[in-house]
This record gives sequence, structure tokens and C-alpha cells, in this order.
Amino acid sequence: MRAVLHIISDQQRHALALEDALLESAQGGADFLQIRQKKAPAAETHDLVRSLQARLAERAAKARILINDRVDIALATDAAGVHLAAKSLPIEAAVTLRARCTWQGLIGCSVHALDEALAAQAQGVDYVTYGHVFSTQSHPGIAPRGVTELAEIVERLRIPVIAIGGITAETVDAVLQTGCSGIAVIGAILERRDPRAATAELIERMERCAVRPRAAFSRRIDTRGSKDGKDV
Ligand SMILES: Cc1ncc(COP(=O)(O)OP(=O)(O)O)c(N)n1
Ligand SMILES: Cc1nc(C(=O)O)sc1CCOP(=O)(O)O
Ligand SMILES: [Mg+2]
Repeated sequence: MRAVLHIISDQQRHALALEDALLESAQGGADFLQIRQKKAPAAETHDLVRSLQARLAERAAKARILINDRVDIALATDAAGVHLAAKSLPIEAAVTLRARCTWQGLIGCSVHALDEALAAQAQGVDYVTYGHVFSTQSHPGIAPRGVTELAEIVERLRIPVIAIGGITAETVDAVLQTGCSGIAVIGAILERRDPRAATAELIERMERCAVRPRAAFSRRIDTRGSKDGKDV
């Protein structure tokens, strides 16, 4: 089991057209495309997800889609999961909602400290992203947290920890040495002219790492969000 690769969308940070860049990264082997369209109208994000799902299926690309923030869009598109950011619906509310419906996708969230990570785990998330590990254009002026704190969080949690923030092909080995379950990136893939090749190179480096993830994703990863796992 190798660590997973999440590609996160950003409306400002992409060299190719965003949808094309995401598809290229999926064809390069990305495991998750996390659709993070801050401030985009729901209809626009919904249409982007639907279009990506259709184009991924045409290409037989296996990447799963996670929706940032919008639980409603995750349900409506039967996405593989929802990622809760700092100002999203509280974890407890998202977990309760999932218990009441047929959608059974992943629920993940962003954390930035050990106590937040432990609280998120106790509230029932399936994974956390922890960052930012290195300096990142997305959060300028906030000090990076580094791999030592990442290693402590990985050690203390039983659920998968995905490292995020400034991770590149050059630094991925040091990140994976912590035993984290994956990495999430924007710039290392979406700001490249050839996201497919950049993804393939990053995955090759991930596969070469001798340290394996301490925690595996739950079985929810194997299906689309709905209980029967059928494709839409
Ligand atoms: C200290 C700190 N606070 C917030 C963030 C970013 O928050 P997040 O919920 O992950 O939202 P986006 O990253 O999607 O903007 C941070 N990195 N550090
Ligand atoms: C979206 C995001 N969230 C972070 C967090 O720490 O929560 S860091 C980050 C930016 C990731 O982009 P890049 O790989 O280009 O640094
Ligand atoms: Mg974040």
C-alpha cells in the first residue's frame, strides 16, 4: 500500500485550463481530485464535478472526487467524499447528515495542530489533512509547521493523515518518512505545463519511499459515495 496523492484545485493557481489540468493529473495516476472552488456558485462547482466525472469515466481514469466544503454537492454528484475546511459545516453535522442518508462517502477535514487533529478524529472524520508542512503560496505569512510536528500527529492518530503545504517531488520523501498516509498538493502539479508527467514523477517518487503509511483509508475509498457504489 503506497501513500495516496490528492490534487487540490485552486481557481488562481493553474497553468492549463483547470479542468484539463485535473484530468491530466488523473491520467498521471492521482488518487483524488479535491474540488476546492472557493466562492464559486454551487451550480458552477456542480457542473465542473459532473463534467469531470464524465471525462474521467471516458478515459477510464480511477481518480476519486472529493468536494471541498459543499456537502450538498458531494451528495448531489455522489462524490467519493467531502472535505471540510475551517469554515465548513461542523464535522458533527456532516457525520450526522451522512448517517441519515444513502450517501456514505468519506468525510475529511483540514487540521493545523495536534489538538484539532485529535478532536476531528473523535468526531468521526475518516481522514485529516495536516499543514502547512512547508511554506505555501496559498497561506503566505503563516509559518510552516514542518515534518517533526507532522510525524507526531501521524503517531498519535489512528486515521489517515494527509500532509499538505509546499510539498514537491524534491521534498516528498522526507514527508513520507513520517508514515503519513498521503500528500495533497496544488502547485507541484497544477502550476506545471505538463501535469500528467509531473503527477507520474511524483507517484514514482512516492512508490520508491521505503516507509509505508501507518494508517490505510477505510473501505469507503473503494466506491463512489453511494451505499451500492454504483457509478452515476
Ligand atoms: C492556521 C491556519 N489556519 C487555516 C489554514 C487554512 O485553512 P483550511 O481550512 O485548510 O482552508 P484552505 O487551506 O482550503 O484555505 C491554515 N493553513 N493555517
Ligand atoms: C489548500 C491548502 N491548505 C493548506 C493547509 O495547511 O490547510 S496548505 C494549502 C495549499 C497547498 O498548495 P501547495 O501544494 O501549492 O503548497
Ligand atoms: Mg487547507
